[in-house]
This record gives sequence, structure tokens and C-alpha cells, in this order.
Amino acid sequence: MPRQYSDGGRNASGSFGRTPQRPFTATSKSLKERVGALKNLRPFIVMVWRTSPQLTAASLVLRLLRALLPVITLFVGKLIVDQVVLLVQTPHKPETLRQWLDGGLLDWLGLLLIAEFALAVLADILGRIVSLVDSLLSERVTNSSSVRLMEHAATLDLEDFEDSEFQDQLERARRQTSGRMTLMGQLLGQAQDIVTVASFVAGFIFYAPWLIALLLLALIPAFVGEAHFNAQSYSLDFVRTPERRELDYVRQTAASVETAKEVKIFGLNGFLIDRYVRLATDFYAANRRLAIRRAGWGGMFTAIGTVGYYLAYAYIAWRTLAGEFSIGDLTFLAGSFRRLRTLFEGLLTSFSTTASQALYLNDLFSFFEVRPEILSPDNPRPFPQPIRRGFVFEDVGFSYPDADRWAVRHLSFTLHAGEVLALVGENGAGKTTLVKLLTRLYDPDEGRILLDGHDLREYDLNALRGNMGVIFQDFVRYNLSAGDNIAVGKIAARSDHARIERAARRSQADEVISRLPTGYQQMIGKRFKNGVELSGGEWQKIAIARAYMREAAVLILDEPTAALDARSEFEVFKRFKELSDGKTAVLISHRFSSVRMADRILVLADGMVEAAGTHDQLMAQPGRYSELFELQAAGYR
Ligand SMILES: Nc1ncnc2c1ncn2[C@@H]1O[C@H](COP(=O)(O)OP(=O)(O)OP(=O)(O)O)[C@@H](O)[C@H]1O
Repeated sequence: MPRQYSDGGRNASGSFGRTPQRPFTATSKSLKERVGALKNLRPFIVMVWRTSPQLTAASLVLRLLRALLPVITLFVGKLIVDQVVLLVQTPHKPETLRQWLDGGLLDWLGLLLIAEFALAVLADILGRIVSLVDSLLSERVTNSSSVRLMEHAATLDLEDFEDSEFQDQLERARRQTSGRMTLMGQLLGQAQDIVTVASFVAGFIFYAPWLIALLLLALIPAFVGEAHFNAQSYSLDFVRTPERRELDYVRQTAASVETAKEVKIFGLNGFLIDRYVRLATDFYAANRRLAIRRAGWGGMFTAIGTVGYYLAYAYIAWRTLAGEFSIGDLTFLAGSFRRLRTLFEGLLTSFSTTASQALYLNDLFSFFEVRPEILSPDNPRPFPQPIRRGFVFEDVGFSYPDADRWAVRHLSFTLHAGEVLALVGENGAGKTTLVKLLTRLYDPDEGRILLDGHDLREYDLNALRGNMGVIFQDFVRYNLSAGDNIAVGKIAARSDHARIERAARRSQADEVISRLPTGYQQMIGKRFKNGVELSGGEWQKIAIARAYMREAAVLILDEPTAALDARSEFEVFKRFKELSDGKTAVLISHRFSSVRMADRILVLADGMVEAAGTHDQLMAQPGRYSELFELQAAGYR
């Protein structure tokens, strides 16, 4: 059943070979969607608060303190001007500064100047502490949301990760873990500005309340414009997630250690750079269009705000001329009005930015809402120790999401407890799919899989996987030490060196490791300093050791031996057979010399069991097995 990921209803394909045809046009989010996104602010604030209540509270308190400083500073400024005007009008003014001072005429003015200076210093100190606290908080929030993202991703199904729409969503969510702290700063800044505005407004109510209305009216166009362009920006960002992923992918392919070899040999750099430039040019064009429109309209809206400001200024000047306001009042009001205008402008635009940032939060929180479908039941059955009967596939059918054909269908067979079963079949026959079903990376769409008579879905998922040692053909080459590369098979036993060495001996990885400069401590892979690269077969021996490290009841090797030389593969399987004594084991290989060692062989074709039996039984009958065996054997003669 294909799942729906939050992509706003847009199709999000993004394959490497495709030339982007779709123009990057931004479609605005509706007002309802934008307002609806505001509901994300609550969980966001809760998330920030939980990350560090102390830092959040500190930021809030400091900002509130700072919020009151501007109006106080301006008011002290007004008192200074009034005092100076008063002193200018003093009859019989003293002539020297000393006389001014001795007469005590400057005491009040001096005090006011000192207060103004102290306020300026305090504002600066508070500002610096606030940015310090904010930057610390920001880092903490980035870290904790990244951890939460990784934790949540770990719970999701393989099906999710293999879906391109999900990858887009994951990419958007990943970007939100680091980018969102500006939003927190904005919210706190808004709280601060609101307090400052309230303090200024209180002053204005006393002098000329309707000026506030004039100011607000003049700023509305700028606000609407901001809101509109922010939403357009978001939409543009949203629709091009697949292309951005592709851009990153092309950049990574053109310049990385993993691809450098092929890129050089095939001379792909020109092709890749071309592709990058084409994609990047489209991005640039879309951004430029939006930026130009934004700048044009923004300029016009600001001009409207400026007209409002000067009207008010003229009015205040007129009232001063008429003798109703003092010169101090004039400076206070003009200053307040200028500050108020900036504040209102800031507040209105930051409200609109907040609303659009809340849209981005959607990306993060909707990711957290994706739920896995492959789960443990409420009352799971304990995993059988030991397995008594084995696994039974009963008419199992499975097709990959969005695939138009069955990967396996009407698949029925038994994997007996304690037997080594080999799976053979041509490419695409369904061997790996069978292993994915056995390990519950996917659940069947039809039929069921039983373990000791009970559906696999009745067992605890972690216990089930914990009892299986599986190595896939596309095993991961971790850029870790050789020891850790084996320990990943049972990471809880990472410090059990004896166990790691035992596993290494069993897969012949010990010979590889003994040749490394620093043995088990040696960093392998070329990504980090002092890393040593291994050959394909050497990597495989290390990977197979992971399966042994697990010391699990079920061992599965899905063709991880393809790169081993003939002798090594023979040895690996011989040991595999010996070591899987008492264990249930599945072995996938295209080499019949290894396959014949299995207790029983299952021949798969088109997702079904075509034949089953021992090597001798299968050779005795005409069919795909004997045919393929002869074909391979003939190649060696
Ligand atoms: N993740 C996937 N999404 C969609 N289809 C898939 C996926 N993996 C495999 N398939 C398809 O399912 C079918 C069975 O694939 P499977 O990997 O099980 O074959 P296999 O027998 O292991 O092949 P090989 O010998 O090449 O490893 C194939 O037709 C393949 O195209």
C-alpha cells in the first residue's frame, strides 16, 4: 500500500537522469494554511523550553528588561532637552563653567546625563548577554532536534526510506533541525518589542492617541506585502525539494571519494558539472524573479509608511509651534514616533515571517508524525530458544510499493530448524526479497510466515531481529576501526574483544586485520585521517564477521561473498556450514560450488519455488538447477 507523505499534494520525483522540465513557479500557500501552521508554534516553544528551561527563561527575562530601556532613554532625553531650554532662558547666566557648576545650576542636568549614559551601557550589556544566551540555546535546540530526528528515523520502516517522497520529506525535516532557531529568537524578540511598543504607546496616549492609528494604517501595505512574499518563498522552497536533493547529489557525485574513480575513468566531470549548472541556473532564475518583485513592492510599501511618519512629524511640529508641546516633548514624540514606526514595521513583518517559519516547522513536525507500520504486537510472544520447528512460508505474496508486479508470489516452503538452506535463482528471482520478509523489513501482502507455528508478527520485533545475523550483498562499509566494523554486528558487545576476534577468525577477517598497521584499531575506509582502504573481498570478510559477532540462532548470508576469490569463498562456506551446526541458516550465492554444501537447496524463479532438494536430488532431475550448474561447470573446464 503506497503511503502518503506530506508533500502538499505535489508530485515529487527526482531521478538523476531526468532533465528538469517543470518550471520553478511558486504557488502561494492559502491564508488558511498559513494561519493553520501557527499551531506548530506551541510544540515548538515546548521543544525549546524542554531543551533548556534555564536558558529560555533567562532569555525571556533579560529581553523584558531590555524592552523597557528605549522609552526610558527617550524620556530622559526629553528631560535633558527641557532642562537645557530652561537653562538657556535663565536670566543673568553665569559666564564660566566653574560659575555654572558652583551655582549648582548644572546638578540636575548632570544627573540626567549620567542616567542617560548608564542606560546606554546597560542596553549594550543586556543586548550582549541576550545574544550569548540565544546562541547557546540555539545550539542546544539544534542538537536535541537532530537527535530526535535520528531517533524517530530509526523507528521507521525500510519502505519509508526507499520512497523518494519520504526522502524529500526527510530532507526538509533535516534542514529544519538547524534553521529554526532564528524563529525562537524572533518569537522572543517579538515579546520584547511588544513590551517596548506598549511603553511607547502609553506615552502617546497621553499626547496624541490618534497618531498611533495613523501609524498602523500606514504600515498595513508593508505587512501584507511581507506576508505574501514570505509565503511565496516557502512555496518555492517546498516545490523544489526534489531538485535540491538532486543538486546535492550531483555535487556529491562529482566530488567524493566514493565516486572519484569512475568519474575520472568515464570522464564524467563535464557531464556532472553541466547538470549542476543547469539545475543551479533554474534555481537562480526563480530566486531572482522573486527577489526583484519583493524589492520593488517592498520599496513602494515602505514609502507609504514614510508618508505616514512625516505627516505625524508635521503635526507634532505644529503643536509645538502653537506652544502646546515643549521642545523636550517634540524630541520625545518625534523620537518615539520614529522608534514606534521601526518597531511596528519590525513587529508586523516578523509576525508574517513567524507565520511562514511556522510553515517550515510543518516539515519537521509532519516528519515526526510519520508512523512505522511494522511494529511489535502489544503482547509479543517470546522468541523460541531454541527454535524447534523452523520457519514456514505459506503462500506468501509481496510487491514493493508502487511496483506493478509481484516480487514474490505463491511462495511456500519450510526452513527447518537447524538446516542450512541455499537459495539459488537468476537475478531478480526474489531471493533478497525473501530475506527481507524473513527479517520483517517488510511484511507480506498475502499469505503469512510462521516461526514455530506462529505468525512472525506475533513476536517482538527487536527479539526477532536480535536473533538473526544477516549480511546483505550491499552491506555497509563503515568508516570506523576494523574492530568496530565487526562490533556493529552486536554493538552492545563492542568492548568484548575476545568475541570480536572470535568472529574475525570465523570469517577469515583475522588475516586481513593482522596485515593492517594498527590491527583492530585501524581506521578503515578513506574518508577520515589515517584510514586504510581494503579490497572488495577483504571488506566482505569483515562484513561476514558481523554475522558471527551476533552469535544469533539464525544466520543469513545474502551473497556477500561475490568478491571473494574461489578459495576464500570455499573456505568461508565450509566454515559457515561447520559453524552453523545447530543453527538455522540461509545462504544465497550464485556459485554452485558453495551452494552444493547446503543441506537443501531452493530454486527460485519469478518469485516462486521452482524446485527444492539436495544437490544430488536436483542434479538427478532435468531443470534449471542442473542446467545452471552445468553451465557454470563448463566454464571451468
Ligand atoms: N526496493 C525495491 N523496490 C522495488 N522493487 C524492488 C526492490 N528491490 C527489489 N525489487 C524488485 O523485486 C524483484 C526481486 O528482487 P530481489 O532483490 O529479491 O531479487 P534477487 O533474486 O535477490 O536478485 P539478485 O540475484 O540480482 O540479487 C526484482 O524484480 C526487483 O526489481
